[in-house]
Amino acid sequence: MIKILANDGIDPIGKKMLEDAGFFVDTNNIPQDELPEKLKNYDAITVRSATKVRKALIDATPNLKLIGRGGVGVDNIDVDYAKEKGIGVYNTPASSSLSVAELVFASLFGAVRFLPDSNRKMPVDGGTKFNDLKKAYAKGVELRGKTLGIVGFGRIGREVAKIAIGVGMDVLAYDLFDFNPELDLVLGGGTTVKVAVKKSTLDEIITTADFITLHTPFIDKALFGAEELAKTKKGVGLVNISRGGLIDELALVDALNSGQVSFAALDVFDNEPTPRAEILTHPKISLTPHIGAATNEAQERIGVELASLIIEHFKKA
Ligand SMILES: O=C(O)[C@H](O)COP(=O)(O)O
Repeated sequence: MIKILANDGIDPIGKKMLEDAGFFVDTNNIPQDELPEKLKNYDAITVRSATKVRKALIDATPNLKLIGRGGVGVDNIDVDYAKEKGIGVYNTPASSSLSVAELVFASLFGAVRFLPDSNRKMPVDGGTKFNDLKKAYAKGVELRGKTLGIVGFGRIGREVAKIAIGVGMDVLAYDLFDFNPELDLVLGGGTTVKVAVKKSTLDEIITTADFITLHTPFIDKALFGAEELAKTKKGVGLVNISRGGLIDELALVDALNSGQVSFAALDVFDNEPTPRAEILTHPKISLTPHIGAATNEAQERIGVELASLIIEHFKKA
């Protein structure tokens, strides 16, 4: 029987699909340092972003035939090395786009209405000071009519754009690769309308957008360092729900302190799972712990897609 270790878990529907197809699925989480020994007993491993499947682990587990990533980013896996060794590597790039895009807007709406501040301060300063707090927080802004710059216009960037257009924002989009600026916006009742974003340069987004959201992988350096942050429109709001490292965290803290950047909403960090204290405690940063894909719907789609890929792989083998 083929044994699969779902080390970062798998949705119950995906698990059942695998079991119905005759696989044994173990959802116990084995600590990273025990994997070189214990993974030897399995034919396949599935991971999210927590478990790392690096060269040393691959070398220690010669029986491994498949690595499944339930999600988009494969930066926690030595993909080329695994493939060289004949191991199948699969991810589920489309399943979580909408959930990530919705978290962008949860973060954006929250930040422009100071929800993170309220949640931090109300339990401490509430009670009789309630009215003072209300006045201090009351100067939020609306998103309608503001310009959103989307850096990275792949599956997630496109979902973000659809919501932004629905909200009434002007959308500037940039990608390293050419792209179709047209989108199908599905309205309530199933009506679909064609909408379009404005193709822009990165510089145009940096210098003119009211809010900027990042949807690219991390390649080798921050896209937003001190130089880029200094060129942004004064008071810009930044959202990073893609990969830690895309915004230089120390430069960001400086830009927040000077008021150049009014807020940042971060779901990803340089040092996951233990971000630096300056980021965790900054009053103008809205924090979420890498939960872009953490919805029932996304995890179910991911589990089903991953199970289908695994079943297909072993059918062919
Ligand atoms: O690359 C991804 O799919 C996201 O970062 C989600 O990561 P997660 O599976 O750990 O939630």
